[in-house]
Amino acid sequence: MTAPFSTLSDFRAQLQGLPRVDAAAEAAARDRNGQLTKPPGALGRLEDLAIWYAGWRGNARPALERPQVIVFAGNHGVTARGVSAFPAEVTVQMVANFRAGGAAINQLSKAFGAEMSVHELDLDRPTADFSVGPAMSEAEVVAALATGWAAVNPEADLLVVGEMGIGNTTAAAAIACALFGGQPGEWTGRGTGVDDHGLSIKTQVVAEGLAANPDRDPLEVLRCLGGREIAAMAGAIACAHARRIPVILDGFICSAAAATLALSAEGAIDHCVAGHASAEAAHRALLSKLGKQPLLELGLRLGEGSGAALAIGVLKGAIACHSGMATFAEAGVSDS
Ligand SMILES: Cc1cc2ncn([C@H]3O[C@H](COP(=O)(O)O)[C@@H](O)[C@H]3O)c2cc1C
Ligand SMILES: O=C(O)c1cccnc1
Repeated sequence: MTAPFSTLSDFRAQLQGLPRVDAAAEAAARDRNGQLTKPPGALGRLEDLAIWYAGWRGNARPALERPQVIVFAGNHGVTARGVSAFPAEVTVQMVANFRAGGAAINQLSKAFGAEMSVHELDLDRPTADFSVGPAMSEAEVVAALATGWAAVNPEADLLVVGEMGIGNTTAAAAIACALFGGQPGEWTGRGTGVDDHGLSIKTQVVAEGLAANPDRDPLEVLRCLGGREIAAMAGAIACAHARRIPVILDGFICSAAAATLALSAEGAIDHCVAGHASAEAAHRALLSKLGKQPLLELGLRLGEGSGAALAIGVLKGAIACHSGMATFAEAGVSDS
């Protein structure tokens, strides 16, 4: 499906017009939850998850049958500064690995019954080094947003977006710092495993990037400090909202993409839950700025959509209970 925008201001207008949750379906799901054969609240957060999902699907007794996982890949000019423990060629090499079925996200998608696709964004044309000026032109960021938008299968009933882009924890740290303030060092982490020297370079690069790109409008932050795969994730998350497809957010990079939407329009990521808290140092702080509580905490620091894909299992469990359990009346079990 082609994207309904061709400029950043069209995209901004799309964000302003996104639908709200279906309050009637949500209320009906809450009512059903109260009648299921369990002590009230005994399924903990699974109950809230199922009600949230029902509201977004507009169905008080929904099914989750077609989860989609999309991995976006992009290259970053800022890698020339030595911000990653791995060389930039790994991005294209991992794309080949995704296509051959050999990456972690291939296995997790298969394990949780998700259709997975990979979209590479101009890998032979890295974004400009954001420590000296904008990473992308308006045309480039809009093209990446549109790729993300168009990658969403309208028939999917759940979306996970993941990324591959050596250097992108530096871009994500710069985005988070620009959007939420604080010192660059509060937002940088070890990514693929940089040592103390690498971490200090990374923090310095983020500081330079913030100085070189002073506009704090959230979509300008995405253009100036982001990358193509980060913008594509934002485009896909926004498209899912327009189609009432719930989203499970992945790690630090995915959350930074979502943050640019959240600060652009009220309620823009209400259709998202946080799949996990990654081991990247600032991910918890970023999730807390977004008002999201992670479902899992397993020490993952991979990206690719891996933590979110694992959380598909949790969401499937929540929906199976919500939609499949008997009520007290149906089962002839005495209510309290
Ligand atoms: C083999 C390999 C597979 C990966 N899959 C995801 N990432 C993750 O690591 C990168 C971010 O870390 P940094 O900012 O330190 O470069 C991203 O590509 C992310 O998806 C990988 C990294 C590597 C090396
Ligand atoms: O939080 C993440 O998604 C993450 C952390 C480290 C490296 N790649 C991704």
